[in-house]
Amino acid sequence: MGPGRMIKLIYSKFRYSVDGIHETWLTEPSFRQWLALVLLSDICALLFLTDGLRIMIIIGSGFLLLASELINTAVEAAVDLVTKEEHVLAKKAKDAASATTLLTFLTLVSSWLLVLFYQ
Ligand SMILES: Nc1ncnc2c1ncn2[C@@H]1O[C@H](COP(=O)(O)OP(=O)(O)OP(=O)(O)O)[C@@H](O)[C@H]1O
Repeated sequence: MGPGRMIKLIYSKFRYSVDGIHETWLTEPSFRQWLALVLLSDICALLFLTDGLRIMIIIGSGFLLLASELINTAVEAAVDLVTKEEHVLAKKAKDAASATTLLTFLTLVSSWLLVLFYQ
């Protein structure tokens, strides 16, 4: 594959990703709430932490949380596309996707506890 085609491919992948974030931002209030929390967390990290590694842990945990909310949104959309009917597998898929957000939120909380209290 030539460099021109490679750049085109990277650009189109990037554009689709931006579309995904934009659409999720417009349609999912929970994504906007998590984004506000993550921005607050990142600002606090940049203002009050001095160690670069600790700042990176907090910012990385925030990205994980937002990524899991995007995955959660993707699973919800895919399940709703397949069926609007009550189904045990639909529940399983949506609950598991929702659990990723809970776990990454706990990752952010425990990262803050570790960064603040572990020397
Ligand atoms: N088709 C379905 N069959 C069975 N249970 C479902 C179905 N759709 C949703 N549920 C249940 O309802 C819950 C909420 O689903 P919903 O699609 O409303 O997500 P949501 O409220 O938008 O979630 P979030 O706040 O994570 O975005 C799911 O986690 C699941 O337990």
